[in-house]
Amino acid sequence: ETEEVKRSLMRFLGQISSPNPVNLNWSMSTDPCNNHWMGVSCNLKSTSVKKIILENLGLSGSFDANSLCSAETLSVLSLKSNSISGGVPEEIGKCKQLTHLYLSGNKFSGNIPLSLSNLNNLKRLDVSFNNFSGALPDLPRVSGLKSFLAENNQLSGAIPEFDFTNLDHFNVSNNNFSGPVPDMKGRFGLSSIAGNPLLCGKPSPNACPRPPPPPPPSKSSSGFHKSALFYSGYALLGLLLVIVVVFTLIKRKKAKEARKVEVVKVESVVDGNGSPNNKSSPNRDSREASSDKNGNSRSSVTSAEAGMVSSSLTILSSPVLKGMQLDELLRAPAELIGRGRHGSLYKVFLDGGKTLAVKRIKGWDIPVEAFELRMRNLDRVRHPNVLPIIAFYGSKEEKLLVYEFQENGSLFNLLHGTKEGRRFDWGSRLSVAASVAEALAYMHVEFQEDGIAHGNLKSTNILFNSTMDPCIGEYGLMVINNSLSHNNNENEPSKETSAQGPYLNFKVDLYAFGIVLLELLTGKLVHNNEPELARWVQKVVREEWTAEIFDNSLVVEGVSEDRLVSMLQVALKCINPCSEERPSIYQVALMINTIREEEERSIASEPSSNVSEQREPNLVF
Ligand SMILES: Nc1ncnc2c1ncn2[C@@H]1O[C@H](COP(=O)(O)OP(=O)(O)OP(=O)(O)O)[C@@H](O)[C@H]1O
Repeated sequence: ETEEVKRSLMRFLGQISSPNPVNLNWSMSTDPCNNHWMGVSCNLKSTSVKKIILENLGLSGSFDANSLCSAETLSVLSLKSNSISGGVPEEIGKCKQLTHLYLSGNKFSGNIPLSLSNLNNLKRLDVSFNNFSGALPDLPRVSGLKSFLAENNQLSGAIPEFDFTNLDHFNVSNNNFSGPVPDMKGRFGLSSIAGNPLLCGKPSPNACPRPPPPPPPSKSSSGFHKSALFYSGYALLGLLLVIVVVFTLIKRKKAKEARKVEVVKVESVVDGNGSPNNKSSPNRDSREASSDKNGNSRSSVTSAEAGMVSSSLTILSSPVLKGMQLDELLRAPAELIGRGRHGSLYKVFLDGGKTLAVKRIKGWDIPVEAFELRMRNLDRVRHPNVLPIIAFYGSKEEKLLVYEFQENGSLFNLLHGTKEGRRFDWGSRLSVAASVAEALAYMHVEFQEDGIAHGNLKSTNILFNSTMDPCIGEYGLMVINNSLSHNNNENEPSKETSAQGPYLNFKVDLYAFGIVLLELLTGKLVHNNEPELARWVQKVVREEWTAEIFDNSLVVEGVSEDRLVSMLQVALKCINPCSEERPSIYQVALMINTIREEEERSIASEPSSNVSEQREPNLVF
């Protein structure tokens, strides 16, 4: 961690443990991650703080959220069962990555900070057994919230309309809430709201008073005002529409002109094979003639408009690449990183230190126009755990896809690399599995109609970004043929006869994801989705020596066998040889989340999460 973060964390501890200092090993002369500060867990690379768990330590000072949140990567904070008093400062909203906040069993007072409703990543919030008062902030805004526990406080006002279908824990009992109980969709009973005498409506025992009858419609002049307002509203809307249409037309025209200018510039450096031509630029007519003569892609480069557009480097979404020409990209120093089944991958070094990953695919038999359309479609859909294509180039013979280079490597490296694999703990593996499943589920829904699945999912295509979050790379590149009389994944055992059309694309991804899960569970190497691992696992399961399957480092870590087996069952469902019987990735994401929640619940209730008994801190992402 940085000196600044260390200093802030020391300040936070100083405040929280005054006037009775606790004996932790935190010190300015050591590092929270490398020297294992008690109660602190870090990311896999031991570079940033992820969890702070200081439970049951008799802490009695005040909460300096401002200092705490200078550890911007903090995702879990638990101060359960202490005697911390005073308010929770609004600055808690600066801990943007918080997913779990446990403050129960303290003496906190004042309002629950409004800024909590801006913590978009928050999943679990427990403020129960304190002296909080006042109204609740707009917590239903936090769409991913899974639990809200606030029993035994003095909170008042209305209970907001949470998304109760998304909550698995909810309790606001023994407070001063008033007004109607929102529709809890039958998910929570009386015990979750009991002890609030001013609440009414089911499941509380008090009936709500009938609303007063609406006043009779008045025939006064206000009717005229209302309809005048109504019509002027329409006029305004019409005007707005006209402005939007005119603006869009102007923008389109300008974009078209700009593209034409770029094409003319780039044409001069691309020859028919899509390689840079450093000779002086021939004029356009002569190139058209030569392309006609040779019948090669040069003709499509210059003759059809779609071909012309593709002959330039199309930049989709990168401020770094803004204005970059294809020849600049091709001339930049590059290193060959790997040669896969579908092409080569280069690490390209740009001036200014930026690095790109450029995938060069040969023999992808897709018309240039269809390729360009696919790239634009893929660009339309964004997910934080899917690596976006930032630029592309396509000629008949060759396609280039440009991504940002991810210095933290792939899941494959992490699992099978030298020392780090051993430190890849269960919590982190679960979190990778959950993120990848969720991202894939999102993409499958978005591309359902187009039938664009990933097509080549594997651990080398799951990359870690700068914050060590997993990102799926190369989405949508390899699903070439939607007729799919054949199986895209040559190595998958093929009993696919009855499945039809694009539907199968998605089921192929399921199989591939199942193999990734098996890799996470077994720690065994898989090359190119080879079916050996699946066969071995199926054999071992048949012979009922299931425990042998799991990666020894998980066994040594003491991971619950129940949860390992649950995850194995999910993997086996995914690799079902009959594609129709595989679940959807959405169902898989739900199953993994359930396993993850069980894990979280067990961590929260484990006595070993207390500092006094803490072993090696878990490494979390
Ligand atoms: N954006 C990226 N940043 C960093 N490394 C990457 C990136 N994309 C791919 N890699 C890594 O580069 C290596 C080569 O990638 P490549 O895509 O050529 O291989 P592959 O995925 O094994 O093969 P293929 O996709 O052709 O089946 C892999 O180890 C992969 O993890």
